[in-house]
Amino acid sequence: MFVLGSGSPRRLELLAQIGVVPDAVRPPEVDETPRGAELPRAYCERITAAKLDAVAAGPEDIVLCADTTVAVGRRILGKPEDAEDAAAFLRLLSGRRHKVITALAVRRDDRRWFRTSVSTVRLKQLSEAEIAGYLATGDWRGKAGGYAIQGPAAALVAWIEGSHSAIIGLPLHETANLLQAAGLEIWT
Ligand SMILES: Cc1cn([C@H]2C[C@H](O)[C@@H](COP(=O)(O)OP(=O)(O)OP(=O)(O)O)O2)c(=O)[nH]c1=O
Repeated sequence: MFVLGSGSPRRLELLAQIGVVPDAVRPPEVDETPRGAELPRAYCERITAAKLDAVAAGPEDIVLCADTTVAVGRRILGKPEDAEDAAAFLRLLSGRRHKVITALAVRRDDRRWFRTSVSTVRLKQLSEAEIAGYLATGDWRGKAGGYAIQGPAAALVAWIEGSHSAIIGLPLHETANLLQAAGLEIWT
């Protein structure tokens, strides 16, 4: 049995894109509070490992978890609590580069596989009117960093380097590799 340890609808859709349909979806419950002075990549990898431990499954089951973290320098941008929070994130991201880190973890029996994908994204210089317009779409809700590249914010993304699927929430190349390493047959 293949268990997706994530409540993110994006991750379910991305898996479907490579023909993988989980037998069960079990969102993990973990405390996502960063530790003082914790660096973004270390944070993202720690949370992913914690998610993997938090998902119940049988010994023969394959479990996949991931975490997407947005970082400006050493600063971690989580999910905005409200529109004001999202506006502050967007002002910070406006016209400059930031990192989107997605850590991925797969488990089967006592074996574990980990990969981390780091992408760079540059948003255009945003006017206050553009920020207000984007906030009005509501698409920023529940999205790390306060935007989602697969939604209307695509109009604001000037440039990316890395993995488009990882920025959305799951690096599909690495995902396919790890699932195959764990013994899940996929179309390739
Ligand atoms: C930057 C960016 C983030 N996101 C989303 C993906 C993730 O769902 C979310 C980051 O939160 P995560 O904590 O990675 O995931 P989640 O809480 O949605 O689900 P779970 O913990 O159960 O796996 O931000 C986008 O959809 N598009 C983007 O471009």
